[in-house]
Amino acid sequence: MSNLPRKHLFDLPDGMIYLDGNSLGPLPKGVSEAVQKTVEAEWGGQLIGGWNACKWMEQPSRVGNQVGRLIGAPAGSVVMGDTLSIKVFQALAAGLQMRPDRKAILSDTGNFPSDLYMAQGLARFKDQGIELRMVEPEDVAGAIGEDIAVVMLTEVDYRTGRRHDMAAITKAAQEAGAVMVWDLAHSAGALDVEIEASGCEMAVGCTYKYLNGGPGAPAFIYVRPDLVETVEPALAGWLGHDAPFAFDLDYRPGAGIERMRVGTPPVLQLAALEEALKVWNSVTMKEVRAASVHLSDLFISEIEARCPMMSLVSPRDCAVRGSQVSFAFENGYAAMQAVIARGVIGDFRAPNVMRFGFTPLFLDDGDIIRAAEIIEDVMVNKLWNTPEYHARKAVT
Ligand SMILES: Cc1ncc(COP(=O)(O)O)c(C=O)c1O
Ligand SMILES: Nc1c(O)cccc1C(=O)C[C@H](N)C(=O)O
Repeated sequence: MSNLPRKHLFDLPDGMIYLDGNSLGPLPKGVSEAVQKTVEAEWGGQLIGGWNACKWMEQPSRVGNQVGRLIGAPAGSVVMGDTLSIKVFQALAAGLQMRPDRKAILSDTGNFPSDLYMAQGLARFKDQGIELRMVEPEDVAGAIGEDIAVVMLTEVDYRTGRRHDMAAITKAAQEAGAVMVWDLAHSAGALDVEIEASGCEMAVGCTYKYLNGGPGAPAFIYVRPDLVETVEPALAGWLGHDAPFAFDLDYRPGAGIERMRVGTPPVLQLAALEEALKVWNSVTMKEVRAASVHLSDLFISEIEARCPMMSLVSPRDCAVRGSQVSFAFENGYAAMQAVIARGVIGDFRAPNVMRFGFTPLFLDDGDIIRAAEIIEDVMVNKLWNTPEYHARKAVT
């Protein structure tokens, strides 16, 4: 039994077992009040003066340092802003610029579609011969040829939970002369990431999942400190300029990681995130990871013992698994709706994947056993087999 849970730090609806923190983290206590203060005292009270009096302009790097601490990045190497898709674009563009003699981006078929779409968008842009090459996740290391400019991977597969070997792939990429970009969307706040130690050139990630920043919370970007001064940002926004309020007609990149900023920071979202990050104050990522492995292993053994009709899609070996567990079931969509209706919140990913996320700050063994009992009831008694559970919702 893990002694990690800090349920008292979250506002979770009574009776709900929330196994979807890998998609949208729950509301940490204190966030509503912090946002209300930012709205009323700062925005309402200071109006335009808030940019100086409340240090809104410094939020992206201040919060970036707090996120950086959780992914093993040194102070001054992470900045917040925009959506993750935008940060992927920025990192890809910077990576291509670092290898001007190469044209190919390598990724895998398990990557989240938006990351692949960003690469495809870049490849279409002005017909410069840029190409996105996709291989199966297992084949990435062998596919890093000498023509690859950038290897861009999401460490943990959003659908299967399969985890890439960050150290080995980064090494292979760099030995082949490619730039390595990691997407940590399903890692930050879940795994004990050591991004600086990995040596990768860049990393990006979101904060609405395991970091509990709330819907629409901004993304982050890390650039290796020894390289950042060489980056000429493709998204050359005014707040990444060296002197935004000089209003120069020509772009001049800002100092260090500041250049990866684009436009106005999302002040209210950053206020929510900054408060939400306080839940990490008294834990280490190693403790979180150990508890996540324990909860995930427990869930796998409970489900396999109770529900033979569900087959494990995620790796059984925790060393190559993130913080989610996925099972395939032919009627997975309807089954997940029936499970959700009984208070266990997971989600579904086409074509047949029932996905469950393990977020040890607010889950314990009792939650896992109770969730398994409810899932067993739904599966064994085919409680999913009604028209209402087959009707598709618009999103998630
Ligand atoms: C790996 C990964 N990349 C990109 C995205 C898209 O991020 P955003 O909607 O913040 O641009 C997500 C999740 O939505 C994701 O899981
Ligand atoms: N970003 C999301 C959203 O705006 C709406 C619904 C879901 C999401 C997600 O983050 C999905 C998530 N990346 C996934 O792994 O499926």
